[in-house]
Amino acid sequence: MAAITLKNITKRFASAPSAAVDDVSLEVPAGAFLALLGPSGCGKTTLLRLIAGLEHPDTGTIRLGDRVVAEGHRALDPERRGVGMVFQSYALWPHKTVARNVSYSLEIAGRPRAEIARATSAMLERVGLVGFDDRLPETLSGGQRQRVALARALVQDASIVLCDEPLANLDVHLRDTMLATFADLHRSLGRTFVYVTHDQAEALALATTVAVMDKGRIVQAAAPVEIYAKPANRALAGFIGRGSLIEARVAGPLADGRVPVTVAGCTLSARADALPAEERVTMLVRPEAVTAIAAGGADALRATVTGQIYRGAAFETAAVLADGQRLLFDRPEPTASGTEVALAVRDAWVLPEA
Ligand SMILES: Nc1ncnc2c1ncn2[C@@H]1O[C@H](COP(=O)(O)OP(=O)(O)OP(=O)(O)O)[C@@H](O)[C@H]1O
Repeated sequence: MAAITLKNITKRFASAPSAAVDDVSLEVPAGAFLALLGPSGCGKTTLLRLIAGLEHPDTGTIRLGDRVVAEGHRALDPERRGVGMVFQSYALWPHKTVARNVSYSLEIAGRPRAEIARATSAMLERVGLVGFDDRLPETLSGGQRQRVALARALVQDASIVLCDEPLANLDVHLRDTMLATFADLHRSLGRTFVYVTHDQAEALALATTVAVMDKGRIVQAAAPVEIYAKPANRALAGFIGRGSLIEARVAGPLADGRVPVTVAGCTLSARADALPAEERVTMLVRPEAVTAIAAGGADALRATVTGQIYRGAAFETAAVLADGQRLLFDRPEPTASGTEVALAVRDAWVLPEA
């Protein structure tokens, strides 16, 4: 059974011209890690708050397991939904110690003292905070505070954990460490996570499913590998990873998921899920799928280097094709602007929608 089922959820705020969440339907399997990804204002946080019960949908149904928690104007209170929450702002109680921040919900629930002590110290150990029991939040770093917030959300037996940009306030190095902690906890606890982020690297690294949102709608929901390899449209191709959008013409039939296309007088093989309806198509070419070769044959693209950016692992090099289109490719060494190159394109993806 799905852990979370959203059916035709719409939420409109009185002051806003368009719906914050617009007819969203989605099933999240138990144990999944769903990342809600998208630009600022696309409705990610509102969708998370609807699942939590902090907002109520105007229309639609929300089910958690087999329980309907929101339908029309009937909605179950957040504390009765069995979800844990982790916020960007940590939202810790400033006057409670680390241990009491974590244990408080168990105390309220009237659990036996010995069980509370055992569960609290086990969870603090899991998040890497052994020995921090008696500290106050103000004496902790941002990363440590977020670990307390995570322990607090996980110590309850909530089978669903909702996270709203939990790493947004942390520096890049700390973010990587916390990313590993989230991944470990998801793997070892088997709970269902819903994780809001505008950082595609976080979403790709953590999620089993990435749902990309735009203007209140889910535009694509798929495994990270599929989102990266087969974005549905231009907006998604531009939002996830690096790459060039290249206009091409279909030059033959679809066979085994590939279609021949011509670009700047040269024919390449591109991936496609279906034969495009139009002869003119747009394809996504990732920089790591393009190699400069010594002598180009008929299937090599002629290009002139125009500039580059050092990315650490490679020089991301920009080149202009004979037809004026711009293509990025990765190269281990720098290349002078004006250099003529022959490029072999190993992989390209024809966008299903323009
Ligand atoms: N309480 C509110 N009252 C009015 N409008 C709201 C309210 N909360 C959100 N909105 C609007 O709804 C839309 C979606 O907001 P939401 O916070 O869900 O986006 P988001 O994708 O989480 O953005 P961000 O990444 O910037 O947090 C925005 O246009 C926002 O201005």
